[in-house]
Amino acid sequence: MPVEEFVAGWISGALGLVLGHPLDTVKLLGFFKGMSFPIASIAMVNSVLFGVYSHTLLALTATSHQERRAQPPSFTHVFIAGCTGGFMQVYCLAPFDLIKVRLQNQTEPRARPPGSPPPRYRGPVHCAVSIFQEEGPRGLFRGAWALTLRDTPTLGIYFVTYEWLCRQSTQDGQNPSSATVLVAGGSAGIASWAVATPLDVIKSRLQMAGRKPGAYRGVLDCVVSSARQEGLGVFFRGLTINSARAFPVNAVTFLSYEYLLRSWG
Ligand SMILES: C[N+](C)(C)CCCC[C@H](N)C(=O)O
Repeated sequence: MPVEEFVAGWISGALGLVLGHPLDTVKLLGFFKGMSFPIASIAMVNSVLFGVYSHTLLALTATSHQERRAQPPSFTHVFIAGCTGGFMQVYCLAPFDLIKVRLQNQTEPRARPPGSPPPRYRGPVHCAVSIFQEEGPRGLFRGAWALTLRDTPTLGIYFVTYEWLCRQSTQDGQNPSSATVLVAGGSAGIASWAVATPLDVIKSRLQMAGRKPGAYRGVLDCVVSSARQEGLGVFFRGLTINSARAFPVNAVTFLSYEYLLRSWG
């Protein structure tokens, strides 16, 4: 089984993440909190995403990454492969994402008044251990179903947008230019985040609700009670910041992914 796609996905995920981290945390007021932890975790998740995507296309179309410019797969195949990659990365992403959301939501002021209680979680490992002890092993997968609903179709959209934009401005059989890859990758990130944002809001609420048992009965209950209490606008919370972050992160992710695979032949 070729492994280059997994390795390229790992490195490109890490590069995209370094760029996007400040924007990812600004929406949750936790500037630069937990920078080292997401590098390893999200890079691994990106490796699963790109690796599974490429191998699903190999299974569907019998073409390797190098052959796909000359024999481009159909958009249906690209969509199915993207959804498969999205589905598979969820089970790797779920615990990391939960820890990230819990840590970022610890918005204690930088200079806490003396005598105030210490932050709930001291860091990613302490957070994981505490969730395991207090909420059980399944607690680490809280919000995973909402994450599956968020990521499976939207990562299909992600790869279809990328491929479609690349093909629009590239001659048949040629590799897209760096500028094309940057614009197509950035736009793919925005398109997929725009569609993913409503379920992203729900997912984060379910992940935070783990500490208040019984807050929501499930995804649907969370959708209904959030809409009732706060109106439909709640589903677009974070849309602007998600999109602003998505462009540079995914432009760099796709550019480095393409560059690495090309340079390895
Ligand atoms: C599917 N969803 C939109 C949630 C993410 C798609 C882009 C993935 C990328 N690693 C990023 O963090 O932007």
